[in-house]
Amino acid sequence: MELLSTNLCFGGEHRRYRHASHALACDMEFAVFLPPAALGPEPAPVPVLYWLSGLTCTDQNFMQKAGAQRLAAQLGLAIVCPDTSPRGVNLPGEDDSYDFGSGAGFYLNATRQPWARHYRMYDYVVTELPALVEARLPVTDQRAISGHSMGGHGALVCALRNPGRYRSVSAFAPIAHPSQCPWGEKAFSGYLGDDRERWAAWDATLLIPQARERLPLLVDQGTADEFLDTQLNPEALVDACERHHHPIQLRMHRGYDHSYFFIASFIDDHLLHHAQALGLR
Ligand SMILES: N[C@@H](CCC(=O)N[C@@H](CSC=O)C(=O)NCC(=O)O)C(=O)O
Repeated sequence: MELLSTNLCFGGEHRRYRHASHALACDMEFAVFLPPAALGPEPAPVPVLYWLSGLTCTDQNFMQKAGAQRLAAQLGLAIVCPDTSPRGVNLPGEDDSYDFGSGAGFYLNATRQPWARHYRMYDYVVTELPALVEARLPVTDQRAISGHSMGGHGALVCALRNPGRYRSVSAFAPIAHPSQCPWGEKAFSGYLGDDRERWAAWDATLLIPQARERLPLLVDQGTADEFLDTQLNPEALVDACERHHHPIQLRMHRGYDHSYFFIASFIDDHLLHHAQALGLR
């Protein structure tokens, strides 16, 4: 992998890398924050929080806007931010809208053509990227996962589908039941086809009944989120969790919207949640 840039940050380092992805069959860029504990003078590998961003984002939105590095540096927690879709694969229509194609990979494995060859963000974030960073950077295989909106939902799905792979999971304003909202219906029909039975394996709310590990879900949601009524539906997720005794903490925050101002306001709570599960505090 190729180092693109590096910035010192709270005694640690923010780095950006490019590498050839086999899962996505294209070059990808990602960002990593490495805390001081991973870098010296007596470096030791540290656990990782994987952060999945939302529609229109790259690896940079979270790193530049969430303000996570100060506490991550203190905790000794690395943060890895992948991009949100394959890039530059020249599929017809991939750049036509903000909520499908580029910047909108939905962290699933597409089965419909022409998307199936490249749009395999689930394999990328669950398997390929962790294997790469664990082999090449001073990090351990102790993992946590979180994200926002499309990425908040992606984090829930990655954890629910992979018992034992993550020590903890959390989400900001996730698209909680994508089979039943416009963003999800557009993405799932485009990437998976029109058979709704095939969508269930990629919908966090529909995965709750058969989850094989009851990993607690921490979900933060703003009441003034402009997408709350039309796209997000946290109540459906809570209902499923209550019916199937899956632990969930949904925190509603009065007046907060969907933006990174909201994420920055509560990211410390999430970092502490993950640090506890990872044995850092
Ligand atoms: N119409 C908007 C929608 C884009 C948007 O709000 N993106 C969010 C994530 S939404 C769900 O996945 C986001 O994180 N934007 C980037 C940011 O830095 O805030 C538009 O096109 O702007």
